[in-house]
Amino acid sequence: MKKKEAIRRLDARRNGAAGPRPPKALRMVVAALILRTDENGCEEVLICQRKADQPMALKWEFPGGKIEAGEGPEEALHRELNEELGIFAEIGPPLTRIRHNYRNGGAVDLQFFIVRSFTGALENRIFRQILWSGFGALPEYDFLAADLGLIRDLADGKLKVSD
Ligand SMILES: Nc1nc2c([nH]c(=O)n2[C@@H]2O[C@H](COP(=O)(O)OP(=O)(O)OP(=O)(O)O)[C@@H](O)[C@H]2O)c(=O)[nH]1
Repeated sequence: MKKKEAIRRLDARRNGAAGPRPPKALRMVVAALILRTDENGCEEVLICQRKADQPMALKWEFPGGKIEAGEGPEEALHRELNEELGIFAEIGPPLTRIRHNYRNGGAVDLQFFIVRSFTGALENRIFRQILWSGFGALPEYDFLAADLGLIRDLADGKLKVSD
């Protein structure tokens, strides 16, 4: 390859026109499995659908969000649940932790916690919709890719949320 051609290709790569994208920062995220028992004694979990104008539009997820600088995971989740749902949640035990690399180069580290009790009236402040689902029905919803293993395990009863 001629020297000029090699330099042109290198410039194109630096400008993002070719070659792999540089890795994005790892996002540290917390999310909640907010649980309730229905009238038949079956456990349900609150799930949330992202709006059409958000990234990863219309996908389903568990409420939560990014941990801010100086926050602990439980503190961050308490804040997020208040911002998103208007509740004051008692953050229970951690359930699982997932590391996932999204295809756009973004990576997330997700910590899931159980929430069994909260005060305040549950109110949808940011989502397209929120609803209570039984564990068996979770795979019917189009969840974010990072959550799919967890959804399968919950639906199959492999991951127990009971005390
Ligand atoms: N809350 C929540 N976030 C999840 C789940 N699964 C999952 O991959 N995530 C990812 O974790 C990040 C949560 O951060 P966020 O809610 O504060 O951020 P966001 O989508 O508003 O995006 P942005 O603030 O980066 O623009 C998102 O990138 C989201 O796609 C989940 O079950 N719940």
